Order: sequence, then C-alpha cells, then structure tokens
Amino acid sequence: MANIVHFEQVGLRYGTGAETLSDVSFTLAKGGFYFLTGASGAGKTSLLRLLYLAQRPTRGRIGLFGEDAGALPRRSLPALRRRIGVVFQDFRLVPHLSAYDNVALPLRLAGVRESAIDAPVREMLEWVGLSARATAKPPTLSGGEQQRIAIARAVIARPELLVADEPTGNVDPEMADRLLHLFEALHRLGTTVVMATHDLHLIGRIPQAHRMRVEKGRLVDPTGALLHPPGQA
Ligand SMILES: Nc1ncnc2c1ncn2[C@@H]1O[C@H](COP(=O)(O)OP(=O)(O)OP(=O)(O)O)[C@@H](O)[C@H]1O
Repeated sequence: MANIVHFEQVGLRYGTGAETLSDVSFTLAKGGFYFLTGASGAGKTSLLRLLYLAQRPTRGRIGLFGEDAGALPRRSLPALRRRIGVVFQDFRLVPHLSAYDNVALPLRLAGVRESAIDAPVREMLEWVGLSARATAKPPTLSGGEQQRIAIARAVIARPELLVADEPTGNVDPEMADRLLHLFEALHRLGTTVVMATHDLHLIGRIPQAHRMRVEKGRLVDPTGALLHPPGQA
C-alpha cells in the first residue's frame, strides 16, 4: 500500500533546550487508522503539529503525499495543508460564527463559490447529527456538539489525512464512542486517520488500528504494530 506520510530521523527543539522529539522515523500507509499514545508531555502534540505542518522540524525529513515538505517553498505549503483535516481537543471553533458557518469555513477559504457550499454543509451537519443546530453559535453548544461541528469542519473539504489531537478529551464516554464512530466511518471511506488519545477503551474499539507510542520524545514501536494481530484474541 502507498505511504502517505514519511518521517525520517526527525528532531524538534523549542528554543535552546533539549530536543522535544528525537530521531522520529515512521511511515503511515494510505487508508490506515493510527492511534498515537504516550504520557503527558511525551511529545504527541508536537509530533502532530509537525504532521499537519504547523511546525517545521529542527532536523530530519518529512514527506507528505509524496512531497518533501521541507524542500517546498513556503507558498506551496497551504495547498499541502488543505489536504489535511485537523481536529483539536479544545474544538477551536470561531465563537461568533454559527455552526453552519464554522463548517462552511474551509470551503469559503478555498474560494468555493457560495452556490456550491450549501449542499455539502447541510450534508455534513446531518452526518454529525446536528442539522437542527445549524444556526447555533458555539458557546451555546455542548462540548460533544462543538466537537462534532469541529469534526464536520475538519472533513468537509474531503482531506486525505485527518489528524486529531485528543478529540475525545473533553466529552463524556458515551460521546467519545459516538465521535470514534465518525472517525471510523471516515477511515472506511479511505481517509487516513491519526488520533492522539489517552483512552485505552477507545483504542480497543478499532481492531484494525495501529498504535504508535511516544516516550520522552522518541517513538517506540514505529512500525505501528497491529493491536490485535489476526489469530490473536
Ligand atoms: N511551543 C512550545 N515551546 C516550548 N516548549 C514546548 C512548546 N510546545 C510544547 N513544548 C514542550 O514540549 C514537550 C512535549 O509537549 P507536547 O505538548 O508535544 O506533549 P504531549 O505528549 O502532547 O502532552 P499532553 O498529553 O499533555 O498534551 C513538553 O515538555 C512541552 O512543555
């Protein structure tokens, strides 16, 4: 299967301190589902930020969609970023925009004409079960509702890679299961999903998922071994 992400000896240092990430090398196969685990402060968020190009590595090479991200001119990065959807633990919705307008945002930013925006936005709102809350502003929505809007916004432009940083950290277990279903549905449609989580229960729910673990800035098990290899209970 083709690789969609390739990290080679990647290191990240903030300021002049010790490296936050060291010698991180791994590949992600197109269409795979990957959980990223690790203790608080191990470097999960930093690794994901490198992955969605919010941060440049201090050393090493990052390949995305077959492109060498470090070798590309800065002006080429937005086009690459548009192929990646991001879901944050704290939602990061625009508070003064309605749920509808938050979901529409990526299409508007990409210059999609207004007449082509309504149908996909309504489809996404229906998919996350929030058609009835289209006009609501984020501060009036529950945590689970906000996160579903954030997921709809992350995937409306049909990203090839979906990166989620502890997306279930601020919702109850029932909602966490519901959100996981959404990610699983996208994965079934062929989207590559990378999700950082502390929630071992969720990890156990996706038997075909691979697990990557960061310990003190180093990737343990970089092959992303299958959690439940075939033939094992
Ligand atoms: N912008 C920054 N500037 C300086 N240090 C940072 C910055 N971001 C993260 N760090 C440091 O890098 C280390 C790894 O942080 P990171 O947020 O990647 O860990 P994490 O595994 O995601 O933790 P958590 O599970 O608590 O979110 C921590 O020591 C953190 O203080």
